[in-house]
Amino acid sequence: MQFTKMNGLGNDFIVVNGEKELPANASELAVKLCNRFFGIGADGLVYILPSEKADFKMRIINSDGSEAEQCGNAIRCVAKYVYDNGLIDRTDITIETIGAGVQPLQLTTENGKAALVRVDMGAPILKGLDVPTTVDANPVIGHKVEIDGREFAFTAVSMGNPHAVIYVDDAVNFDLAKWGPKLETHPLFPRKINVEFARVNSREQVDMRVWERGAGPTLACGTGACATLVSSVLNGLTDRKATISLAGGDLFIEWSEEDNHVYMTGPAEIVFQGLL
Ligand SMILES: N[C@@H](CCC[C@H](N)C(=O)O)C(=O)O
Repeated sequence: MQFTKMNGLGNDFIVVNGEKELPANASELAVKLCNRFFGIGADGLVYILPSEKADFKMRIINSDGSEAEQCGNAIRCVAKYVYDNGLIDRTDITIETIGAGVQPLQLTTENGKAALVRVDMGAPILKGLDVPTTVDANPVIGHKVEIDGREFAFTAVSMGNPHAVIYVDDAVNFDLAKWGPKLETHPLFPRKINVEFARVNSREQVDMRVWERGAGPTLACGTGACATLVSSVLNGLTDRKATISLAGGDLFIEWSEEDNHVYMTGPAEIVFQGLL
């Protein structure tokens, strides 16, 4: 099996051009290959597949073997993969996702290769039960939860996959390993949750660190950055366009008033190719 190691701001993936369908053991394979000591090492395994609705279809399997509905960093990597490998010669591409429909992407190129990718991530889902969380409100803003004597207030946003955004004094040094798993698996979230810890520095810039469902702490999360911007607008903390600064770098996010869609712009990189 040929694979390409790619990343979006350090959120890294093993990308496979699966011409037909997922192998039956895709979940086991993801666990094995994503292992950083005994495998290739990655946050997820990504398959590029044919689509009847779009130019390509993407499937993303987290490093724990669970399948996610969508992945903002992986979709930019898929766009770069198909363009740089000549599978498509247009800079406007559509990619079908498992849980967030068909998403249009636009590439800017440098020396014939994809550089920045702008993705129309669609409309955020804000109804609590649809995110899903057990909180029956629309939207769920600043809902309190107490864990081991510490109170957190989360805003729930789905970008196809579920997110809980929590504001903290210092996102950069936040103890992700302590609190991330407890929130990810809390009974408030029936399909588990990606958790973003955010600090708003100005109306145009937010620091964010993420604990991802099925992958733990990652250097960046595209859907998490979109959820953070949407949450920050709902909480009156930022404008509708802001830079979300992650451990791996910056993503530029806009929540359009015109069509209610969230637009994400960021890079994607190929690191190496290999044969398994
Ligand atoms: N890193 C991603 C999200 C990957 C899926 C996530 N762990 C989930 O289970 O929902 C991103 O860049 O959006």
